[in-house]
Amino acid sequence: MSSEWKNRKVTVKVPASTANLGPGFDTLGMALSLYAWIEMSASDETSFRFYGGNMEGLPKDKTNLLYKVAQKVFDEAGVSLPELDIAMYSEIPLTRGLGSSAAAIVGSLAAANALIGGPLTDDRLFQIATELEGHPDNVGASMFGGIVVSAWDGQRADYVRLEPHSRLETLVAIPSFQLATKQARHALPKEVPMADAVFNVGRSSLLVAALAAGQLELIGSAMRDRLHQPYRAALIPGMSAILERAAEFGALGAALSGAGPTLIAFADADSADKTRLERFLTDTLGAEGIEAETIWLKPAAAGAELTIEDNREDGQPSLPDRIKGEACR
Ligand SMILES: Nc1ncnc2c1ncn2[C@@H]1O[C@H](COP(=O)(O)OP(=O)(O)O)[C@@H](O)[C@H]1O
Ligand SMILES: N[C@@H](CCOP(=O)(O)O)C(=O)O
Repeated sequence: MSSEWKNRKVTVKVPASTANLGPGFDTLGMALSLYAWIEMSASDETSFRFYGGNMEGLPKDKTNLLYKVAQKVFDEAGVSLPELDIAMYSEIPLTRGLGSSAAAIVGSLAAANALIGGPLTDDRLFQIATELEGHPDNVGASMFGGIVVSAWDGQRADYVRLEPHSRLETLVAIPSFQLATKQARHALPKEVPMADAVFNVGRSSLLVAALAAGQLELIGSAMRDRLHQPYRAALIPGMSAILERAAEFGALGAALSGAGPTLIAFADADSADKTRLERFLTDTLGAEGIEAETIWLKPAAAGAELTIEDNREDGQPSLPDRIKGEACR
């Protein structure tokens, strides 16, 4: 083990994300107040400690995404650090459309880079994250926080970060079943009608402008989509009814969160009847035989946040004990 990094421990707090926001397929993402914490240090032997109920089934060896992503940073920086101690606690449910893979990628990139003194820029980390995830929307939100508008041409991703409106809140309904992003992308057609493409350019542009200008009343009409949600509807029974009728129950707008199956409703914190909206979402999914957990989340203004400890003494509290005051689930 290189002695240079031996006594350093890095902890990264990364927010979950909701991608697409309706029409902004592979382009728009918003960070949410649900978090994962990743702790990384150099070690004599690679080991993993996973905490919480959202890590079940993940590999605890060098095939793990967290380990592979960290090695990518070391390779690019020309550093050899083959053995790592990795701990993770996550509130983000796996494979539900809330960006668990993006949070894992961003968290591991940021931790690995900080562990070796930060040789890679944030922009470079964003480029690597986009390439690994295959689209920039979730990783941009998890990395930079707020609302991130991004475009990737397969070579380079550019982005602009917007500050979320202070009254914006979201209600997520997380179904009990998992839906892999890969599977939900498989449901999409290779080509779409020109009229649908034009429809989405209009809606997505309007949505970005409305979010930037704080015109929350435009969100409902701006969140409509013809590029991906209609094709994914069959995978999430109840989705179409929720998207069509959420406004009647006080939502500003509603969308499939990422590739699903989570559904997300946007609301104005000052005027929403929270119980009524929650009941609409759970009842609509329940009528299709789908159990769902509902959680109110705020947009998260901060992206990945690092804590670096050098010469850490033995006997420090473990990861779950250290974050007890912050974690909500
Ligand atoms: N901490 C982690 N360690 C290893 N793999 C992870 C971790 N978090 C997520 N993943 C991988 O990402 C997959 C989920 O990604 P995806 O299907 O894109 O859904 P989402 O990102 O919306 O939760 C998991 O099944 C798992 O393979
Ligand atoms: N733009 C992607 C977003 C996938 O998000 P995830 O949180 O479901 O991984 C898509 O719609 O496929």
